This record gives sequence, C-alpha cells and structure tokens, in this order.
Amino acid sequence: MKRELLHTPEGVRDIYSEECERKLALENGIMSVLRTYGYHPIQTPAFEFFDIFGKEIGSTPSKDLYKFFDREGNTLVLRPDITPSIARCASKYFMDEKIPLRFCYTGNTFINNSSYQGRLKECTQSGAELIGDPSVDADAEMISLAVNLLKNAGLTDFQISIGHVDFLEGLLKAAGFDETTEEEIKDFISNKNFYAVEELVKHVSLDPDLIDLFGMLKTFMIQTSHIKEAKEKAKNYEKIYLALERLEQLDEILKLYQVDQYVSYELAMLSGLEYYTGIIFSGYTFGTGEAIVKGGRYDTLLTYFGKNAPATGFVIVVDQLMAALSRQNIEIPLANRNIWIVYNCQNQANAITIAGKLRKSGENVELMKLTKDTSREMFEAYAENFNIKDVIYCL
Ligand SMILES: N[C@@H](Cc1c[nH]c[nH+]1)C(=O)O
Repeated sequence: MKRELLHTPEGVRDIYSEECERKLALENGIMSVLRTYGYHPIQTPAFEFFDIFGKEIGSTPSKDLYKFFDREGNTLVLRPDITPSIARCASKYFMDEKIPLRFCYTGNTFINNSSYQGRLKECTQSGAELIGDPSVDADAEMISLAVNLLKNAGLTDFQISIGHVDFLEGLLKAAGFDETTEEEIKDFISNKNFYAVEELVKHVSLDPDLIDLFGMLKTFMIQTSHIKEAKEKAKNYEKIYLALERLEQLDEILKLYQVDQYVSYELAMLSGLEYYTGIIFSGYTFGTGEAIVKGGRYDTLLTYFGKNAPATGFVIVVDQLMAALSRQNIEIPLANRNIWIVYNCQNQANAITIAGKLRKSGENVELMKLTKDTSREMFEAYAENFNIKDVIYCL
C-alpha cells in the first residue's frame, strides 16, 4: 500500500470520533437557535457556475477559487462563500415576495488561499441571511443573533466589532483621492498602519474636520460618545454622517436586545468581500486569530440575480469556534454516548431484541460481535477509550 494514500491535501483534514461528534453537536445547537428566531433552513449546492462568484458579485477573488469544468465545458466553482448562493436562490424562488425572507444554513466553503499559517481551505459555516429588510432593526437582529449563538455555544469572552463601509468610502470620496491613493490607504488600513494614513493625509490640504475623521480610524473600540463627536465633524459629508448615524441607531437597538456589552465599534473595519454596502461586523475571541463571526449588509447583491432587495447576514465559522472552545477548555456537551452490546453467535437473537428496545427508548446502541480475533477483555479495554456509556454482555 502506498503511504501517500492515507494523506489529505494541504489545508483540508479529517474530523472523526469525538471531535466530529462535538462539531455536529455545535452545528445542531447553532441551527436550533437560528430556528428559534424563525429562520428557514436551506441547502444550496457545493458547486455553482463560475458567474455566481464572478468579479461583479464581489465575493472571493478569482485566483482563490477552486475552478473546474463539467462535461459540457461550463466552468464551475466550489463555493467560497454561501451568501451569493442564497441570493441566487432567493431571487429564483421568491422573486416577487415583498415580505422579509429568513434563511439559515450549514455548509462547507472552499477557498484556495495560500497555505501559510496552516489556514484551512475547507471550512464549515453556519449562517443566517435576512432578505428584504433595509432597516437598522434587521442589522441589530443579526448582531444580537450572533451574540446569542456564541453565548449558547458556551463562550463568555468575545467581542463583535462593528463598522460601516461608508465611513471609509465617504472619507476617501470627500478627500478626492485618486484610485491608486485609495488603494494605498486601504492597504495601510488592512495592515493596521494608521500612522502611514495620517502621514499621507497630512501632506494634502484637507478640511481639518476631515483630518480629524481620518484620525478616528486608528481608534479601536470606539465609544458611542466618540460617534456623536464624529457626527459633528461630518455634518458636511453626508455619506459619513449617515454611516455614523446608522451606528448610533444600531447601538440603541442592541441595548434593547441586551447584547451591548459584547459589541464595540471600529471605524477602520474593512472586509475582503466587496458586496458589503453598510454595517459590517466580525467576532473574535481567545484561542484563534481568525474571526469566528463574519457578516454585514449587502443591499445590491441580489440585483445581479434580478431581485431588487436589500439584505444582511452573517456566518459563524464553525471550525474556528471549535478551536476557540477547545483552547478555552469549554466543553461542548455531547448528545448521547453509545451503549455497546457485546454478543456471541448463540446470543444474537437476544442481543438484537435488547438493542431494539434500547433504541426505542432513545439510546444509541452499537452491536459488537465477538469473533475468534476479539475477546470480552478487549472490548472492556476499548470501551473506556471510546467513551462508551455502558457495555452489556450477551454471552
Ligand atoms: N458570506 C460571508 C458572511 C456573510 C453572510 N451574510 C453576509 N455576510 C463570508 O463568508 O464572510
């Protein structure tokens, strides 16, 4: 046998035994909370036509997509993100519906990123999308839902950082920078090099209010009092003003949901996804450098599929949440452990009858036949390793 046959490619991994049970328990927990908020489950295919994730959509860059062809010569893509698929689905099946549509899902996404720092190329996301509601109430529902999902998973120490894409967009527009300078500034920001931004801004003659607003980019965990101050300075810049006002309104509603202690505001927040048009947010905790929550408002994405509907949503990155829970020693309660019935040929009928009764009463029963290669002692020893609830011998 070739040893390589046992290997998986870089960036993907097997999940088995208890880890797999924990992951499924976590996913089920997330989905049941999403159901309590009225979200309808939906499943879309793991691969789609290339155009669903094309450049205009603003999803993952083409170089990071897994692309392949079908027999007809169509270019297909393993989904890098599930939101465009839900947008396609909502447009296809609910084109004329005017009331809000709520969908929830769990599925795997595939991004062909560089393998540095052992990043996973296949991730499980559980998420929610709320389509057809332009209001700040919908933004607040998303964020409070994300907080409650994390709390329900057992996390206590986490933060959701919230920003608005129009704060930076508005600043860049008001400053009148050319495209290259805009890109340069965005690069500085994504590398958290705010001094370079200030240097650059200092050397052009800008309204002092705008310079102050640029200065706010470097502050993490902005308080609502800062947002008020910023609004004063943004009076002549509508895009920036409205973004700040939206954040203020959001904060009020998050207080009603009693989740305000888990959120903070970050005006320099950027996302790799270009389809976002409003509030964006991501969640962090100890034990993983990557976001455990990612989301935001995408009011124009559905128009690519012919439906004119605003929308917002988010995902919990299940693998990252699993990693964080494990590093924080937070147990994921497992649904039910197995009972083993160890039997020999003569007692097969009896073993099957007992197993049937136990299964009816809700137990998980695994039948273990004793052969010439196994012994009662062997099963006794294994039972501990496999975290078995009970062993019944029919011998
Ligand atoms: N699809 C986004 C998360 C999201 C869901 N809905 C809105 N945003 C991502 O993969 O990062």
